[in-house]
Amino acid sequence: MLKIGIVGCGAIASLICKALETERVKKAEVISLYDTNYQKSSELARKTNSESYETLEGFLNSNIDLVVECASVNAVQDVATKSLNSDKDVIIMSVGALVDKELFIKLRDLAEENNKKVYVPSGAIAGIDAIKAGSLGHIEKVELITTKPVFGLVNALLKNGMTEEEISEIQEKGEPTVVFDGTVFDAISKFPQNINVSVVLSLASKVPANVKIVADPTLSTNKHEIYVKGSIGTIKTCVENNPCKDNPKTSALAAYSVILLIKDLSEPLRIGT
Ligand SMILES: NC(=O)C1=CN([C@@H]2O[C@H](COP(=O)(O)OP(=O)(O)OC[C@H]3O[C@@H](n4cnc5c(N)ncnc54)[C@H](O)[C@@H]3O)[C@@H](O)[C@H]2O)C=CC1
Ligand SMILES: O=C([O-])CC(=O)C(=O)O
Repeated sequence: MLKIGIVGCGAIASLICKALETERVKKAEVISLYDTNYQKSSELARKTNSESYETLEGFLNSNIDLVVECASVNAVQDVATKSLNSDKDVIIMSVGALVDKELFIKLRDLAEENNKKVYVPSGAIAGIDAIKAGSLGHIEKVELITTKPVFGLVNALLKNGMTEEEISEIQEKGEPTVVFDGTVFDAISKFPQNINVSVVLSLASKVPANVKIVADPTLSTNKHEIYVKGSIGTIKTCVENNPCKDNPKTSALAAYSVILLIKDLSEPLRIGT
């Protein structure tokens, strides 16, 4: 049995816990939980057959094989470094942190030294298997257009200096409005809870993506359109994801993606790249 510990007990963690309690994933179980908000980890522990810890150190001393980070971009450095140094493999969901090349290299080298693995799931987008394989050739262009309902973007827009009046105008206009157009580096620093997928895409293609973020008052899904052009030809994908109930910024597919990775890691047969 693969023993899992989760850091960050929000929307994704709840779906992982639910799935691992069913027959769909038979060879992995969640046994340990940690959240900076102890109430959240305790509540999830109560609903599941697991234990919550008040400190990251206590959590890492528990009998887990694999840490799943689903907390925040800011949590990744500490959680991943300490997990690898505690002889645990780690799955990173807040992939935006890996846009920092120094951190990326540090974690890769640490995993190698400790004979451990760092996993980055495909998350809320489609086509990563093909893009990864295509990156063995030459890739010249990588684009992502992410369109989300306004309510999923509102916190980031306010933090980025948009006023409440300007956000209301987008709502009232009732039309899609481009709220960001730029590099993956700027995108993840301005929208750390919305655009981790742009960093997954950039890491898989080995080319920094151009990113457009659109706020659409008429939309109820999180839509991600990808365009990749290279020596293998062209890859275009589009997903219209239903959001998680507990956090509308996050798509259910992101949680399913990590659940499937856990299943693959715990079972003898794996399908797909
Ligand atoms: N790679 C991908 O495709 C996707 C990645 N994400 C990212 O995955 C992460 C989790 O997403 P959700 O479950 O929707 O978030 P959420 O907001 O529902 O839950 C996050 C939880 O982490 C806790 N937390 C925050 N910082 C922490 C820290 N330093 N240590 C321990 N706990 C901490 C919070 O208290 C909260 O309970 C987020 O960073 C999100 O942006 C989300 C969707 C797609
Ligand atoms: O779940 C999604 O649709 C994408 C997302 O929030 C992220 O990449 O951070």
